[in-house]
Amino acid sequence: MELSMAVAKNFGGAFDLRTDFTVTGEQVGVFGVSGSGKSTLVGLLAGLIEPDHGEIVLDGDCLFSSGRGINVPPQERRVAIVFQDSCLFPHLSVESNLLFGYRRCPTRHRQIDVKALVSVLKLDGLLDRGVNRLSGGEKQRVALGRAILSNPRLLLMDESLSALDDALKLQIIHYLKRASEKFRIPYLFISHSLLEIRLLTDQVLTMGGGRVLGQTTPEQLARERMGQSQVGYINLLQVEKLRKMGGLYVYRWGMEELFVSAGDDGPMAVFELSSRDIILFTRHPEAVSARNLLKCTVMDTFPSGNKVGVELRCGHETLIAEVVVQAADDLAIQARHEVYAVIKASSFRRLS
Ligand SMILES: Nc1ncnc2c1ncn2[C@@H]1O[C@H](COP(=O)(O)OP(=O)(O)OP(=O)(O)O)[C@@H](O)[C@H]1O
Repeated sequence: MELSMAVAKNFGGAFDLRTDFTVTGEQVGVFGVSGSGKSTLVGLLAGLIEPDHGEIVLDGDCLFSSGRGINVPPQERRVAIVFQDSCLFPHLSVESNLLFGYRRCPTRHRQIDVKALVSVLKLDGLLDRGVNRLSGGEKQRVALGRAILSNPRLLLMDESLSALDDALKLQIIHYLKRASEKFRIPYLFISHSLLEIRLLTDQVLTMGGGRVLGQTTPEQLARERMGQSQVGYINLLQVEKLRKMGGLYVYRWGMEELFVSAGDDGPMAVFELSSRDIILFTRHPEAVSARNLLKCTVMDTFPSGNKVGVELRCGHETLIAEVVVQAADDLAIQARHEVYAVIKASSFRRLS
């Protein structure tokens, strides 16, 4: 997907949006605080809001051009939106909701195999059920399926996960990624949650005050914001359960074994670990109560507010820790040095 938007929209002096960007990618995020103009951007792209002037070009097709007098109607743009409150048709079954967009889609565009999509979204057993009898996560999966079956060339996800709890969020994220990859539908994922942006996108447009302020990677964005954040940098660790030992759970994380107190019986999990919960030693510490002692190599250090961020490599995995400037100086923490990272079993927070 290649999207260029050079447009202006002024809401009677109340809010002024101006963008001039081109982004290329399949999983693109739009990140910004509330009121920064994200939904307005979505509305402009979908054709629900008309720009005052400018041009919108998607994959070489001009959707809007004030200069050339082009304004493609929303239903012809082939851009589908999934909102937070997905507004399914309450009187229709799951199947009828799913097929709504499909039936309205011209036959030449019906390229998605309905059965395959139903299977990817795990909706097989629910097709006859009324949508009022679905859980929040199931409803979101139906909304996603309905949008995908309209065979869009671009899917817009506007804060569509923000009402879900962490476990449900991860479930939808998994389905969205699988469906997007299997059916080759790129998405623009709009969110004020850095976690969602990190889990779902590989590049991100940052918005503030009605402007696109920059284009970066989610990883870079997380590092840049780490200094201002109350919780530091949140490492996301995908792990596989090995066994239970005493009151602790043992997980495989890359080549390491991690001891975690907040485990469960599921085979896979994602844990959050704050950069502030990692203590660094330059020599092997003896007699430590913390359950995790990882030998790591320092890959990089970078300024983070009044602290120093430390990028560590543990086997093939990366961890970000942070230390105060004085500690970094005293310990002479620098690239290529070996250090030991010590982490308490109780420092991991389970996301799923
Ligand atoms: N039709 C409108 N008329 C006047 N002002 C509007 C209109 N639509 C949006 N705005 C204003 O534009 C600004 C940006 O709104 P927008 O919904 O795009 O922000 P957002 O980044 O999506 O916020 P959120 O994350 O809270 O949804 C807000 O100040 C909003 O009040």
